[in-house]
Amino acid sequence: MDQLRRTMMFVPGANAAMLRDCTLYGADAIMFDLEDAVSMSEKDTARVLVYSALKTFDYSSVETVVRINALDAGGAQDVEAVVLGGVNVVRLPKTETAQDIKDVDAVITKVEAKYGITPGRTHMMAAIESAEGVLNAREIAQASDRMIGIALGAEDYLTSQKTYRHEDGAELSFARNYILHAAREAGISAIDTVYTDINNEEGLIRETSLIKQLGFDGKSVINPRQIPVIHKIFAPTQKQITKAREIVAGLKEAEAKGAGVVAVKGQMVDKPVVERAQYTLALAKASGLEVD
Ligand SMILES: CC(=O)SCCNC(=O)CCNC(=O)[C@H](O)C(C)(C)COP(=O)(O)OP(=O)(O)OC[C@H]1O[C@@H](n2cnc3c(N)ncnc32)[C@H](O)[C@@H]1OP(=O)(O)O
Ligand SMILES: O=C([O-])CC(=O)C(=O)O
Ligand SMILES: [Mg+2]
Repeated sequence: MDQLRRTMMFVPGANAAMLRDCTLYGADAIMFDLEDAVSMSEKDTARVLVYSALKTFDYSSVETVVRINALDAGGAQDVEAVVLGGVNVVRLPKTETAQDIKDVDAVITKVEAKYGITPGRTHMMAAIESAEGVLNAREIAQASDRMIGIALGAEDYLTSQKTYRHEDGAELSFARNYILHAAREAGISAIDTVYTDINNEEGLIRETSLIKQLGFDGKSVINPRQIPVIHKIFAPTQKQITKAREIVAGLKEAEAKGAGVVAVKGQMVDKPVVERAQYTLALAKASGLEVD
């Protein structure tokens, strides 16, 4: 299956101990932050620390992402440092237009050429954090071949919308659905926003269940305690795994008989049902569950 992106954990770039220990908690992706989690006075230090961490520590068990600053606010230096450091994905925050992505793409292309790095090796993703960004999500998602995902950044987005987080998430409903459709149209990942109330496990469970139901691939995370909670919600249940296995077996039987559609325990099984069952089994396997 595609790369698992159930959890993408922000790690403040100026915190050396967190940079060292961040792989211990089992997140699918680690997102080193050079933007809003770093004070203006620590921007240069954080860039150097993240570059050194990428060069020094073994991050082979995770996907590495760096949230850079805007190009006119140190972002060009950020790109040079982290592409040279070998990061997997550059995340542009507060993306408003496809041109924003094309501009960062051009800087990455230059840096890859300058250092003899395989062209296209560095991937990109966009965080969408404003009304303009949401409305341009389709073009943003398709702005570069480097794009592997788009993410909602709800803290900034809701500030610009003149509202704030509510328990039922109604204020995020349009942005989530639109971003998800844009990601699916482009064939890339859809990542939901952070849940900032780190001691509210019930709220995190509610929000994660909702975004999984919508079809998101995962969430941005700010604290290691959020990781197992989210992974548990994304893991298929034993009942779903058993049903998926029956469906896949049912289809094999139908194919042997030359039929395209078959009933498994009273449910019609055809191509889309089988594809979903195969996805469930792949997700279960990737989540470390027994599927055979
Ligand atoms: C709107 C936005 O832009 S969100 C993105 C920007 N924000 C961030 O990046 C914030 C990231 N998160 C954090 O810095 C922290 O989790 C805080 C400040 C929210 C809470 O910190 P704490 O109260 O220390 O958390 P907690 O007690 O749960 O930490 C437990 C352990 O996990 C570590 N830890 C906590 N958060 C992280 C993290 N994001 N990355 C790596 N390690 C972490 C702590 O260092 C601590 O390690 P230790 O046991 O070795 O000392
Ligand atoms: O991208 C995120 O999830 C965090 C963020 O910057 C925001 O919510 O504004
Ligand atoms: Mg933000």
